[in-house]
Amino acid sequence: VNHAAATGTGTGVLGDTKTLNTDSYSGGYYLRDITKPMYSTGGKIETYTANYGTALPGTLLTDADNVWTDRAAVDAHYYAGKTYDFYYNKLGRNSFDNRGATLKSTVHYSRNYNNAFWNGTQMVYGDGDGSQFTSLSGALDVVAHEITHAVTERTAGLVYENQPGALNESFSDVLGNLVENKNDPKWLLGEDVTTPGIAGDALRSMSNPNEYGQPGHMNEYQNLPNTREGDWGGVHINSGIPNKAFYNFVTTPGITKDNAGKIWYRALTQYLTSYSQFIDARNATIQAATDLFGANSLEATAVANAWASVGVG
Ligand SMILES: CCC(=O)Oc1c(C)cccc1C(=O)O
Ligand SMILES: [Zn+2]
Repeated sequence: VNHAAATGTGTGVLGDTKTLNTDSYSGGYYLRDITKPMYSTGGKIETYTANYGTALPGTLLTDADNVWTDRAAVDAHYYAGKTYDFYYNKLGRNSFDNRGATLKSTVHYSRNYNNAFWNGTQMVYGDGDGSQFTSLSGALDVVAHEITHAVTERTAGLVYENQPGALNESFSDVLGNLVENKNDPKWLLGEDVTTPGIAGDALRSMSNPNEYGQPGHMNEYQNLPNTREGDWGGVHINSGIPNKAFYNFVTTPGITKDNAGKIWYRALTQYLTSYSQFIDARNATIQAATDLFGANSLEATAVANAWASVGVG
């Protein structure tokens, strides 16, 4: 029997019910989405389990009755689909390579693993230790953050150290929140999966980076060693500065999330390169705003002001 798109249902990490795009093939259901434009060139969204080991990609998930109970897998699959849709519909990008590459995710990676990452080929999600995190695929901003690492790798190629690395992190936080598109005035990251025992906290805050130990201005830039212990020069620390710049921009009256996303995406994919510094991101986002809205537009002016407000430019 050939592949046939099917619609299943599943329970997500937070206990919610979701409708899933699955593939009914050779008598079973596979956690494989073959409904997207990427399928015209063979691209799919596939979700695997590492079964608490570290061999990747692990085993493609199957189910007998198309009712899915692996909560981490349900959300990894569903949120990868949402992220694909955002990039395709809002930014005109066909998967992370812009050529419809298959989006592969693996859940249940290792044990008590408080981490999620893009490994150059696929997304990988731990289940957390139940205290610091619950299953990390349970948050759309996290999933979109990881997939944006892939986009950045294929476009600007911002190296994961010092200022380019902090920009790499920031673009993933920015797109992560734009894809999540929640009514979250604080522009938090990871709020749905951090500390399941504590309400209202998050991994990072774009509106107030200081709340989670990040600088929100160049005056507070942290010169950390370019080592694992130093977070490669503080890529998850100093990202607070470009994050705050984006927050100041997107909350400027008259600026829409859609237009802010187009400007940041155009800067990332058309102007930034491997060793771009914060000042280069300032210039690239001003240029992108100028390209899209004009030199004297509200957008171009607000971008310059936003970077100036965090001490860049
Ligand atoms: C918002 C998603 C995120 O930051 O994921 C990470 C976690 C949870 C730990 C270590 C690294 C990352 C990352 O993707 O940078
Ligand atoms: Zn990241």
